[in-house]
Amino acid sequence: MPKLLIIDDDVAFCSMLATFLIKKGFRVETCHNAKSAIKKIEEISFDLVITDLRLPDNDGIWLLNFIKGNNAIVPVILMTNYADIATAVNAMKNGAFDYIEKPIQPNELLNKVQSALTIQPKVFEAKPIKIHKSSSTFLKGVSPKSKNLNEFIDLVGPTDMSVLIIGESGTGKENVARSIHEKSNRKDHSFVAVDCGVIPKELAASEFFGHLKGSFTGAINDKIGHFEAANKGTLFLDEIGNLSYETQVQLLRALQELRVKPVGSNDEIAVDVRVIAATNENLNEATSNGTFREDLFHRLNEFSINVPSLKEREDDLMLFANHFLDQSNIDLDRDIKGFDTETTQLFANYNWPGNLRELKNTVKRAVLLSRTEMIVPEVLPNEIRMQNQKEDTFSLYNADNEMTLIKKALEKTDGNKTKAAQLMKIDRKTLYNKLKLYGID
Ligand SMILES: Nc1ncnc2c1ncn2[C@@H]1O[C@H](COP(=O)(O)OP(=O)(O)OP(=O)(O)O)[C@@H](O)[C@H]1O
Repeated sequence: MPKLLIIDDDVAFCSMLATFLIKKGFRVETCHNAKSAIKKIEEISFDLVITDLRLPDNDGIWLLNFIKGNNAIVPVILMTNYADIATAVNAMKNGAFDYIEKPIQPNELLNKVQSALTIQPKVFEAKPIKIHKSSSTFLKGVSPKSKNLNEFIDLVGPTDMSVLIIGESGTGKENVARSIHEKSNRKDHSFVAVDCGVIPKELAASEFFGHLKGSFTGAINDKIGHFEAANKGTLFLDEIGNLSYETQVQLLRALQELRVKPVGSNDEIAVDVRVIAATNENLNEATSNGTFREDLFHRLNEFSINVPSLKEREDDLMLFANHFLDQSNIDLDRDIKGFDTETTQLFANYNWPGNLRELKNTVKRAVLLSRTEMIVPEVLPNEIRMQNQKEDTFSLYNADNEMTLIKKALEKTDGNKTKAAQLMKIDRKTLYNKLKLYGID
């Protein structure tokens, strides 16, 4: 009896496919993330792997590369949404047997499964596989703030407490949430990340709690919600401050009762989830001005963790930069050796408003553009390269160019004198005096 492995983080969908294929005479195992899939693949010799392209911890392409990189001739079928078809087609060049578009038609799947099992497997010329340290690698850092952060992660990880992660955009809040999940005894179950900032109010109930087919226009299939998908695992609610008041009420109820009712259903489903939320706003303020419910805030905030900005992690800056350099070398197949002294200095002076995400993007771009072994200032974005010049441009240290500078500052601020004065770091009164002095209108 052929042995199949199905991987999809949608638990209900996975078991539906499994039931169908078992009835057709296959032995089927299921799992819901890449990590547990690899464990299974190492234990059992499968005849076919069917995986979703998007998995919570790593994507299906990564998994495909892992399988092929280990010289396995096991065929892999990718399941994909319409939007990712191009990726799936591309993946066939890298050894995927075939792909199938969601929503899955059972008979189409059955045909593909049968041909995958009968067609003589092409021995795939695996490129030497670099199992990425990948973007999900968590670098701990050595600065005092990082040590503090990691201590908190270690402490709260193994408990079942809800955690509120607070930090500026791009500081690594999702990575912190994943590390907490990894340290918990829920780690073999799903980590479901939800960006609350992009869920329209009208669809929130269906997104969180699922819906039955036909329960509203557009509900063409049954859908399980994020709570059910995260059952026994962790539900990560990013940008929690963006939820509408109405959704906050529904969420609080679900968290208190640990039961959810899909839209259009009369039955409640028990769920066992740990919730980790993240925000880059001041939720205390939002609760006192009434835009965020205080009861929900307390339910989410059994323990809070502040993720420091990159500027506060000075000692970690080059550690992270080198880490992103390694990753970018792998991703882009380059071999850049490091950063020259001037670049290191520019990095240290810069403010990094976009934090780790900005650093990661900056390094990747620099690796792509580099024509030299070391990264030099020329391949850095203007805002980093020109930071000193920018500041100097509008400071009035040189009497000779004062008049030109004032004119430039006024041009830049569309004639707004207050803003021009701020730009030149002088007070308005000084600016007025100088305008008079130089006869500028
Ligand atoms: N400790 C870490 N080690 C390595 N890479 C990291 C670490 N923390 C974050 N990153 C990388 O930095 C980028 C931003 O991280 P992440 O998405 O977790 O930030 P965030 O605070 O959740 O962002 P947002 O506020 O926009 O939701 C990601 O590409 C992530 O892989």
